[in-house]
Amino acid sequence: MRIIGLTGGIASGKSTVSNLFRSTGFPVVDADVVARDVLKKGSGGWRKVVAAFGEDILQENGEVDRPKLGQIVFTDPSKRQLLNRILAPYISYGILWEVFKLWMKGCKIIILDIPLLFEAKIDRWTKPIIVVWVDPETQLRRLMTRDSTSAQDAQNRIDAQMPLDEKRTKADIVIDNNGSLEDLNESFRKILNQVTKPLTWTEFWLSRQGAIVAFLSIFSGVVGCKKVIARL
Ligand SMILES: CC(C)(COP(=O)(O)OP(=O)(O)OC[C@H]1O[C@@H](n2cnc3c(N)ncnc32)[C@H](O)[C@@H]1O)[C@@H](O)C(=O)NCCC(=O)NCCS
Ligand SMILES: Nc1ncnc2c1ncn2[C@@H]1O[C@H](COP(=O)(O)OP(=O)(O)OP(=O)(O)O)[C@@H](O)[C@H]1O
Repeated sequence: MRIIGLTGGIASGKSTVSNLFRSTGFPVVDADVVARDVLKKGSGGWRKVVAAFGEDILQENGEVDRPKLGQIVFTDPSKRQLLNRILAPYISYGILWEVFKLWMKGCKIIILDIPLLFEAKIDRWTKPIIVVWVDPETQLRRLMTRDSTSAQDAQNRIDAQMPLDEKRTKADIVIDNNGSLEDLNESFRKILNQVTKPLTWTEFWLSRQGAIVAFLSIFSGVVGCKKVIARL
């Protein structure tokens, strides 16, 4: 199984690229969706976050007030670290579970869309790693437009992550997303060849098909040996 890491900075265009992957038929695991699930009312993550941050972060219906919690953690690094520490095990487990389900389905190539791929050290499990890169001005502008936030709030969120220029140096493939959506589409088509090349042997053995072949080989080997021993 090939697990492709897709990352970048906030509002650099990861979701736009993962939608292109989806529309081309690739299964995508979206860490933001997993992170939202583990913070749903009544879940283990929700209980621990409420215990740590207090009931002030809840809406009237008991769900977490995400903008409010965001305001707290993106202006205070120690609070952000606390939230990360609480949610990291739940998010990792959720991602692993999604990957396992795709493995069971027999998917050979999957995309992990994880904003904090490097920060959470999940990059060691993914190859190749694609970084969607934009320059700082474009990132700030797109984030302010998308979320209708002030420059200060947007900059706080950007500063909460590893700088995009550093992420770029750790990438196997860089998608420059400073241009138009048409340019992005064209860059995406160009990288498709690289990500769809035949599986390496290691990737094959890690796939469900590889595991079945390995199991059948071992099984027939054992049966064969038993027959030979019985004849002696
Ligand atoms: C603080 C929360 C409630 C704010 O929710 P909100 O709906 O406003 O933002 P959303 O979840 O859609 O995240 C938007 C983007 O913010 C960035 N971001 C989110 N959490 C973090 C974080 N802890 N550190 C740095 N950047 C982050 C990511 O680029 C993400 O794509 C939420 O982001 C959260 O629970 N974060 C902690 C979980 C986490 O680490 N998520 C990232 C998945 S790896
Ligand atoms: N090439 C582009 N030209 C113009 N706008 C773009 C381009 N690429 C992405 N955008 C817009 O920029 C914003 C951020 O893109 P997107 O939501 O894909 O980023 P993201 O990296 O997934 O963000 P997050 O980390 O918050 O999940 C969106 O409003 C999107 O429509």
